[in-house]
Amino acid sequence: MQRVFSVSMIRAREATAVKAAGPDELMKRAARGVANAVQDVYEAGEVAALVGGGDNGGDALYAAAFLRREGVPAKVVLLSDHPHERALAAAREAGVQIYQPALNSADILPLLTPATVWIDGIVGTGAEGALKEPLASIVTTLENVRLQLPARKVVAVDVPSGLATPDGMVPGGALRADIVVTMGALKPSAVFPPACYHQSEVRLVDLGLELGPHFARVLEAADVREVVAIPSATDHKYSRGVVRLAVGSQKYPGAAVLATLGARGAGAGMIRLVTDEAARALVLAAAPEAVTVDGRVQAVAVGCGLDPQNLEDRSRIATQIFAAKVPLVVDAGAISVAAQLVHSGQAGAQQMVWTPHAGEAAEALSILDESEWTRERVEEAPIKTAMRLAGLSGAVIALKGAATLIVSPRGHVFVQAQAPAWAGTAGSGDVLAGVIAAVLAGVQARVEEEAGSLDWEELARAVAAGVWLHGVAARRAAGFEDADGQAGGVALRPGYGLEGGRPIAASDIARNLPGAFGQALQARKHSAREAL
Ligand SMILES: NC(=O)C1=CN([C@@H]2O[C@H](COP(=O)(O)OP(=O)(O)OC[C@H]3O[C@@H](n4cnc5c(N)ncnc54)[C@H](OP(=O)(O)O)[C@@H]3O)[C@@H](O)[C@H]2O)[C@@H](O)CC1
Ligand SMILES: [K+]
Repeated sequence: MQRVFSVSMIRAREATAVKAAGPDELMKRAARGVANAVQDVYEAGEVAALVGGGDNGGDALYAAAFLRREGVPAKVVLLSDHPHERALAAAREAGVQIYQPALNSADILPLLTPATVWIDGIVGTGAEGALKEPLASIVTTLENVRLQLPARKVVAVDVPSGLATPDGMVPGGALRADIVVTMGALKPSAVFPPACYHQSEVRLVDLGLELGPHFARVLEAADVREVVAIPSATDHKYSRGVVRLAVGSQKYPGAAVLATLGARGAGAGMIRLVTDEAARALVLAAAPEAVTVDGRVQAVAVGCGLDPQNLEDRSRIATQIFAAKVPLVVDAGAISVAAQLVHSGQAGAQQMVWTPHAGEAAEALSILDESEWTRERVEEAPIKTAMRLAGLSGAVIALKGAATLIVSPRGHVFVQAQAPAWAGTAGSGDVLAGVIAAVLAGVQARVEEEAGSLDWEELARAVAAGVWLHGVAARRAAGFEDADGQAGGVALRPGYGLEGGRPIAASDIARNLPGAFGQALQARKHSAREAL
């Protein structure tokens, strides 16, 4: 599990740790991490460090000194008249060339264009809000130049400058980073969109900080293993979790097939299908395991392939919502119906999980918030939006995207970004709804056996586990070798710029679910072995 902390918490704990350590000790450790990342991408030519006037620039200066001593031609371009003094002296002493150009693009660019790697040490967590001029214009120009020469690599110190926002918002121009070497703990910009889309890879330098409560969590394989249901010798189809899928219509029969394949691949003990006649035949042809007799279930998914404009579909959705006594996944067209039922006080007591994409979240908020919401407004501030929607709906929200945000009405936050960009394809969401329902059914079955009830945190965590399974299945389908999106402690963000993979269809994701599930089980074996 990875934890994400607020910028203010990290800064406060850093300050304590800095006092306790020797002069610039932590800064040098941070710089070592930056220099290592540069060494990993460096091939030839020179490295240029962009250095601002705070400790972020100090990290970059020490990194340049390390690199120079290791034989890499590193130079420093100062963008402040008061750079960190000791770090500057260390760079000079190492033989790094120091330039102090006038603060405009015309003077700065000729120093930077020859370099093959740029270190972004302009500002870190000390900068609030958008970059101020003239740095803002300079960064915008640099980003345009970088886009024209994609072979150049950018290694950002701590955060891409200007993105140390509390919520992953992007307040102005930013220099996209191939690698972000972040200090002490993951910051919101590392995981929350849209800021996280400005970085391909995030590496963490451990500074041994004593951190308090986290803001968000990222599940890894071993955490998923703790959530999903693994059958024991005495288990049977009912005790493993039964799912009802109220999905698919004459208009969209394929959605029923995909949701069924999703639930089947994620280990449902049994699937009860409530669907249109035309869809039923298709589902049974693709998944003869599905039964069309209704009965007791431990989780329900409703909405995939249902049209809220169609009266019959609408009433099917409402029936499922009213009847829900077990966790209920509300997807696609059913979300706006659920929003109307919550708004009119007819629903809200049920344990619901809504799985909107940005457009559906905007629609639901327009109903619940009584103000106009657009897809763009959601995409500007996804985590704030998801938290608002969770509060208003009383449901766990899984706001889908390259990074999917899972937020409970009690403020539990998970972020999962395993899925490659290839996963954004028609029917992918139907598969996900089935997967989440299957995971929830397993968890609910366990809870029922102990005569307990699911709390919000367990519910949100189970949803995050479902999102992990779906994302990893998509990675496997798309042929990524680092199938879990982690490699050597490095969180990879394949959808955010790394090349690779291949086109996939929603049914390819479903087919790869058992493999993803197996991968989660393997993770535990490894950690158990390590513990011995
Ligand atoms: N503390 C630690 O333990 C460790 C911290 N570490 C590192 O310290 C970093 C935090 O350093 P920090 O606090 O010095 O702030 P920092 O990000 O360099 O920014 C200050 C500079 O930015 C400028 N500036 C501000 N706002 C701006 C704006 N809107 N637009 C434009 N400019 C703006 C401001 O300008 P000034 O007001 O001085 O003219 C000043 O020059 C952290 O991210 C990590 O990298 C590591 O060494 C590990 C140990
Ligand atoms: K930076």
